[in-house]
Amino acid sequence: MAKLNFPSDFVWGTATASYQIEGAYQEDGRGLSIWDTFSHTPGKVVNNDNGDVACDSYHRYEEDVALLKKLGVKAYRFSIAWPRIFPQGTGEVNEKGLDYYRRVVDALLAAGIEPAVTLYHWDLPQALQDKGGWANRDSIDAFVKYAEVIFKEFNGKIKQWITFNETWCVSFLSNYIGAHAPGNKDLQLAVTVAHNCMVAHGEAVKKFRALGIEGQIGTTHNLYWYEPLTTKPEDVEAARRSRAYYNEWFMEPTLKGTYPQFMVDWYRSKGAEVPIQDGDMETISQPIDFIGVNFYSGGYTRYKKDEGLFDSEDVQVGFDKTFMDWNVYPDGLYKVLSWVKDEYGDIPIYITENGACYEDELAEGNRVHDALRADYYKKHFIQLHRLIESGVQLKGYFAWSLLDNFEWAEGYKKRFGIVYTNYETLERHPKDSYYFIQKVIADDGLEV
Ligand SMILES: OC[C@H]1NNC[C@@H](O)[C@@H]1O
Repeated sequence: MAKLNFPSDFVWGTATASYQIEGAYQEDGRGLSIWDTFSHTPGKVVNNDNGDVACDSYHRYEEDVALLKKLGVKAYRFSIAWPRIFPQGTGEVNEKGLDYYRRVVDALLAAGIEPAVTLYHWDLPQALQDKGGWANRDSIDAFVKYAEVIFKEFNGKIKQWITFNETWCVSFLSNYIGAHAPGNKDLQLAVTVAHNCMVAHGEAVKKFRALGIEGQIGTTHNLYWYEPLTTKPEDVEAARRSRAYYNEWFMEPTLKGTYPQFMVDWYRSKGAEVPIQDGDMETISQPIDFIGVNFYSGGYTRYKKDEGLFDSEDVQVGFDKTFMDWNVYPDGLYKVLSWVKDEYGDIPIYITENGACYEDELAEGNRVHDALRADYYKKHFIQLHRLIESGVQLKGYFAWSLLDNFEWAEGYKKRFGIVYTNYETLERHPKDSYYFIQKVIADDGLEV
């Protein structure tokens, strides 16, 4: 056995998001979000599950903080619900909404845990969606006004700021594929939403700098690693498009201020144009202090004429699968972050999400023997160490997720937590994977 040691300043954390854990969807003046509308629309979410109660973290956040403290994490990534702060998206601040996050932030700091806050993790105020949502550039200004309130309120307490979570999900998953709120299926709309969200990110960074807010600011993109099944040029090009769909389309504007031309041409051939206005690309590529990467999976792609958006298909090559039917591909994590370093230089990287969904059973003594999840984490932690050894500026890692929670259109059946949530009693029960991670954190490394 050998011990893989991590730097003593490596930031271990876990992550959650407001709509997925808070519940209390009508409490203390919270306004409706697009996810309340979507989940309350029959047929949109498995089992017609919704976030009305979720893990009830709105009332049980102290239990969550106690679990974090016992786990030994240095940081906790969570998101702020815009509709709690501005129930109508703009206008009057809802003080009771701010109060909840004051309590959460103070409880974390009292426990010696750094809050890492995502400003937008998909719960757009419905009132803004009623005016076009992210397709309407007015939402950019509304987002900056919301961000300004949070920046000023928590300046000096929150020191790690993430503007958006997974802009690909906000744009393509939600407006082209249509699987997430608001559920549109229009390529031009998706391209417009992606652009406006990235402009909103940049404008928020400009506001953060102008206000002189303490700490570091970045954004989070979900990256996948697809490789061509063969070296045939058509397979190579198909895999290039599949990767760029998730990766370059977002990373290049954010870090280089340009869109990948081969993809601009591809979308143009499908009838979609990027609605760039003067100054947008400079705004989007405002210098940031780190890039957040969410990594779950990847795979192999080959060319298939007229298949999908990119004349490509994913190929099953024998990967183990999680309960989301995602390939378990730890090497893909090494490859994608090595690609980030090669393409974008030594920008500090935090893995802001990584984890696995498996079917969990509550066993004797409220234990959950989630060996597959613990093994998933072990395999990915080995890649973290490999990346650090290779010189990638990997500064931290947030396991998704602290708790089993509302897994969007998949509802509550799909469990990602290292802590089991009993949805009848709302009790929390640490799983074996929680104790595995607890030991890695305590030992600053793992035995392999
Ligand atoms: O699908 C698992 C996670 N992926 N990234 C965004 C989170 O909100 C999801 O629960």
